[in-house]
Amino acid sequence: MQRTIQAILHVDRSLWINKALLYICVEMISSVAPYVLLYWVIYSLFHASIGLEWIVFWTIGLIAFFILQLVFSMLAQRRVQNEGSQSIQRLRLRLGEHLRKLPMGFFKKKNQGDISQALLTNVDEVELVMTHILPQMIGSIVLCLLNGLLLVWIDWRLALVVLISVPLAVPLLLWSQKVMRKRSKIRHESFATASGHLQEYIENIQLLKAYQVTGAKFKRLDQALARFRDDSIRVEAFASPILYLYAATIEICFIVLLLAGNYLLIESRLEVSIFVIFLIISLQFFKAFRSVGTYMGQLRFMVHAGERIKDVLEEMPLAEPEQQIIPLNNSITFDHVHFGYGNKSILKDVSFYVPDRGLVALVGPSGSGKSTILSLIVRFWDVNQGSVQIGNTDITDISSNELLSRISYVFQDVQLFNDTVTENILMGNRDASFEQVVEAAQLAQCHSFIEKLPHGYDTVVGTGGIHLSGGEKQRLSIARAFLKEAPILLLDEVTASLDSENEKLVQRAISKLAQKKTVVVIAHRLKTIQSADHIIVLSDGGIEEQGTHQMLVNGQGLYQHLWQEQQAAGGWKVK
Ligand SMILES: Nc1ncnc2c1ncn2[C@@H]1O[C@H](COP(=O)(O)OP(=O)(O)OP(=O)(O)O)[C@@H](O)[C@H]1O
Repeated sequence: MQRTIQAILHVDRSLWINKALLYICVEMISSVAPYVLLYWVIYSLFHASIGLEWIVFWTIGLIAFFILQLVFSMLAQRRVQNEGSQSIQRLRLRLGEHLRKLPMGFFKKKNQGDISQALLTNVDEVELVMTHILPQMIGSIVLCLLNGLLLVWIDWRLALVVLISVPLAVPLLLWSQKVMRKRSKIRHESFATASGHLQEYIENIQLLKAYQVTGAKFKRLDQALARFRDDSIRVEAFASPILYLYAATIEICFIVLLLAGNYLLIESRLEVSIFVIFLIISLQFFKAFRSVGTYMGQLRFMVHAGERIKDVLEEMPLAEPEQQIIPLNNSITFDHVHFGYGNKSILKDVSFYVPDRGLVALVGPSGSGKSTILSLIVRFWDVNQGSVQIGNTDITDISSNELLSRISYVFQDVQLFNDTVTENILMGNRDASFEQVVEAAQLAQCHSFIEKLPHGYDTVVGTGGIHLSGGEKQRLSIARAFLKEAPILLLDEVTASLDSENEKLVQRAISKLAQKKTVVVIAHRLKTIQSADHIIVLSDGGIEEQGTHQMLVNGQGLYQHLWQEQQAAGGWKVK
C-alpha cells in the first residue's frame, strides 16, 4: 500500500518519515510515560510511605505528560491533515489532467463506473488512509513497541507470555489480509460495474420510463447490484472468522498471563504490586495490538482503491512531440490513412486535401466513417497507418495544446455543463470578458433567447438547470465556437435533428462562424452543402467519389443516388 500511495501521490519515502511521524512517536511516548509513573506510585504504595512532595511530583508529572500528549496529538493531526489534503488535491488535479490527455480508446475499453469510481470513491478512500487509518495504525504499532519494552523492563518472564501473542497472532493477521485482498478486489470490481450500470440507468431514465423498464426489469443493473451485495457479504464472511481467531488468540494470551502471574504469586516469585501494574500495561499492549489488526484490515480493503488510481495514472497518454512544430497554415491533409477501432477496420486508404480556408463536406451512408475522420483530425485517436497533417505538418508533431487551440468542433449532441449560460459559453475561451460572451451569443443567434431566460446569462442550464431545446443548445455551442476563434472548424451534422426554424437560425450562425476558416462539415441533408468547395463521398470507410455538387449530381454515382433519394423524400408524410 505504501508503495502504491507513494506512486500515485508522487512522493518519496520521506512522506512517512517526516514530522508527522515524529509527532506521533512523541504523542505515544507521552501516553506510555504515565504508566511508568503509575508503576512507581504502586511500587511505592506497597513498599514505603509516600511523602507529600512525591504526590505533588507525580501529579505534576501526570499533568505534564497529558499536556504533551495533547499538544503532539494535535500537531500530528494537523500535519497529517494538511499534507494529506494537499496531496489528495494534487492527485485529483493530476488525475483530471491525465484523463484529458488519454486517447479515447481508454474511455471505450473502461467502463464509466470504473473511471468515476477512480476519480471519486477511490481518491476518497486513499484520503481516508492517508489522513486517518495510516497514522492511527502507525500510532498503534509504536504503542505496542513502547508497551512491550516497558513490560520487558518490569518483568521479562511475564513479558514473554504477553509477547508470545505476536508470533501466534501475526500469521492469522497475514492470512486475513490475503483473504481480504482477493475478496475486496472482487468486491471493488462488482462495485465499479454496479455504479456503471447505475450511471447508465440514470442517464437513460427518460427512455426507461417511456418503455416502462423499471429497476428490477433493468436486468443488468439488477444483476450487478445483486452481485455487489453478494461480494460485499463474502468479504465479511471470509475474513471475519480469521479476524475473530486473531482476537481470540490475543484474549487467550491474556488468560495465560493471568494464570502465569497467579502461579508466580503463589510461588512467591512475583510481587502483587508488580503484577497489578503489569496487568494494566499488558491490557494497553493487547488493546493496541488488536487495533493494529483492525487498521490492517481497513488498509487492505483500501489497497485496491490505490491500485485502481495507479492503473489510471499508468495509462499512456497520447504521445506528445519532443520538439513541436507550429504549422504555417491551416490546410488539412489525409495521406493514405488507415484506421480501425481495435481490430475493427474502419477507414481504408483515405486521402484528401482541404485547402487553408477551404470548405469541404463529407457525405455518405450512416456508418461510412465520416465522424471518425473528424475525430482523427482532433487526435481523439491516432491513425494506424498514413498521416493526418495540418499545414503540411503531421499532427503527431504538433503539441496537443497547439492542435486543439486551432480547432473548434461542433457536435450534433451538444453537451452542456450544469452551470450558467455564461460559464457554458466561456468553455470556448476562459479568458474572454462578459462583453465578448454576449457578442459571441449575438453572432450565434442565441442572445435573444438567453435574455428571455429567468436570470439571463446567469441562468443555470444543463442537468438540473433550465431545459433548452435542441436548437437552443446547438446555438450555445456555436457561441462557444465563436468565442474560441479557432481557424479550423469541424461541424458534425449540427442541424440534423433541428426543425426548419431552428435549422435556419443555426445555418445563419454557422455561415458567419465559417467565414475565413478551414471547414470540414458532415451533413446528411445534401442541400445544405451544395455550395461547398469540395464534396467527399464516403462509403464503407473508403472514398467513393469526390468533386463539386454539380459534378457529382451530374454523375451516376452514390452522391447522385443519395441526392435523388432526398429529393424524393422531401415531401414525405405520415399516412
Ligand atoms: N468509439 C467507437 N468504437 C468502436 N466502433 C466505433 C466507434 N465509433 C464509431 N464506430 C464504428 O465505426 C464505424 C463508422 O462510424 P462513424 O461514426 O465514423 O460513421 P458515420 O459515417 O459518422 O455514421 P453516422 O452518419 O451514422 O454518424 C461504424 O461502424 C461505427 O459503429
